[in-house]
Amino acid sequence: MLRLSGKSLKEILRSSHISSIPQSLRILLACVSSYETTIVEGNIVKPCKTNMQIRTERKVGRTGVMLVGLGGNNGSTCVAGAIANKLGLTWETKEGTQKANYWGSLIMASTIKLGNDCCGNSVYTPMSNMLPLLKPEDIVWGGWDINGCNLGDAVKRAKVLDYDLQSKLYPYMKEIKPLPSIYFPDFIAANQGDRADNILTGTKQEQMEQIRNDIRDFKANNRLDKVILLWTANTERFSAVEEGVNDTAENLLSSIEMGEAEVSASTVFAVASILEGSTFINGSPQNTFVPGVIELARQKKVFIAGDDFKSGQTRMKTVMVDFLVSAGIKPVSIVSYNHLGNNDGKNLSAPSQFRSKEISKSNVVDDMVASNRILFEEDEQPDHVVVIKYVPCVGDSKRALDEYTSEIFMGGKNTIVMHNTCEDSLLATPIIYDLVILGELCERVTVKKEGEAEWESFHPVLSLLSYMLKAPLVPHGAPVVNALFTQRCAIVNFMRACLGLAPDNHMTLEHRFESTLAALSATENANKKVRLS
Ligand SMILES: NC(=O)c1ccc[n+]([C@@H]2O[C@H](COP(=O)([O-])OP(=O)(O)OC[C@H]3O[C@@H](n4cnc5c(N)ncnc54)[C@H](O)[C@@H]3O)[C@@H](O)[C@H]2O)c1
Ligand SMILES: O=P([O-])([O-])O[C@@H]1[C@@H](O)[C@H](O)[C@@H](O)[C@H](O)[C@@H]1O
Repeated sequence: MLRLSGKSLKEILRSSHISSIPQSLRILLACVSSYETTIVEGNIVKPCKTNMQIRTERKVGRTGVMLVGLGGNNGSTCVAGAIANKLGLTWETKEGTQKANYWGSLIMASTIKLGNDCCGNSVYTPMSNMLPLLKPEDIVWGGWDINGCNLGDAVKRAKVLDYDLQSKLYPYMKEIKPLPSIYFPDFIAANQGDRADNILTGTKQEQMEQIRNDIRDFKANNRLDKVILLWTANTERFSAVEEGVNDTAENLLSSIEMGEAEVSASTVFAVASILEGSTFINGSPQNTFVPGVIELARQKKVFIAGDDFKSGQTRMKTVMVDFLVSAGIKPVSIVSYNHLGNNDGKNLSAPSQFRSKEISKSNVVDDMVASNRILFEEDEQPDHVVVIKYVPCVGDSKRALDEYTSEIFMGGKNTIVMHNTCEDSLLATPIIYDLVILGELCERVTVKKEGEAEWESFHPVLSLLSYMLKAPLVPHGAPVVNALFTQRCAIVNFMRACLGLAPDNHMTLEHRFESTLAALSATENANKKVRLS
């Protein structure tokens, strides 16, 4: 049990309340004594300290998640994983008995260093232990699909999970059926047409209203406090951003009402979600968040986040290039090839849909390259090629081959070649859990800067979720960060701040001076004497 300042987290939760907040909403108040950054103006470097408070509502509430693409490989695996963990299922495989787990989830399966014990040893706690957080097994799952296959059969069709597990899950999943969905064939590959047997009809406006009704019904029928929508449907082609069509919230709403062709299904879902006050997360690479959606989210103060789950090949890239550049090694060529055989790969075999993915996979090194002008001139980029091929035989088991060629000391060259078998849905599903868990937490956090009267929520463009995404959407004017461990540190230090703990700066000065090490060993010896006595 986590204890802070001698009190357990539970004791703090019990005791912490503020008179102006109803008792039922007792909150965990953590005073972040200061938020410190550094301002650089020309050759002047100035420390900048902002005193603020962070307030976290402790009540998680009953939460529903509605997946668009519920019957897909990711969608069906997502629900299957939550049920398997809820039931504590085990199943037989050729390697022996396997037990349900959340491995691959940053929040459910990684830890945070809290600090050191009195002898200087590092103390870690599960990230899920830091704050009151949603658990996947407590989520009410639902959603839509243009294909009407029930989830028990969808899991079989996906061929992602072991047979024995599929069989054990079938009774629990065969009754879950996707709601009919919006189908605009022009936005996804023509080869998806044979799946479309569960689709809405009517005008775009009527279909959006139906989605809004679905959200309201789902919330009421399941007695939910909140609903989050997440797009894990097929990759769409990019929408053209056109003045008067989707450049403002007003024009976009009008375009939907008029049945404007250039408004995609994912954008209609995003608008419906925002109008219902539900966070919307885009797990695919298309530009769902046209300017009109972003403006609407800001007007309604509803979170949006995207784009494109960062699951395997690209996640590794944001580690490799960060390592190379921050080590002073200059990557000059990055060649990313992969082939996969699932329905996603089938959809991506069409040029327009591949182009969406190529864009999201190609821009992930920009921040790291721009961070080092010793290695790279202002307009200099490494060669970067992305190739995706559809090979039905490999199914969901995507085979990624990457080659990183770098310039090293005194004109030398270094080449790193990597083969990475990414079980796409088994890597993406934990990321979907993380996206909804962190998105739900952010709905309960507000901050108040010193001297300001109002508590403020995060900006509606929820960039804190970038760790899970290839092409992070950020508020206008904010920098895009792709480097994986930088993104992780942001989440870790945000959680620490919610508990009033200073950011982890990794300096560990307590281990770098004779005086501090002497003090630690004195404490350790004293403790040994106590244990021996
Ligand atoms: N590792 C990964 O799996 C990974 C990583 C990053 C991004 N993605 C993206 O996630 C998405 C889903 O991947 P997947 O492997 O589950 O694909 P999938 O093809 O198995 O599932 C997509 C599902 O969406 C449904 N669908 C298509 N259009 C729809 C609409 N308008 N409304 C509702 N449902 C619709 C399809 O019928 C299908 O069941 C894809 O866009 C993919 O590019 C996947
Ligand atoms: O593994 P990753 O690069 O993060 O992401 C994957 C791509 O490599 C793959 O080409 C694509 O088919 C998947 O949908 C997913 O986008």
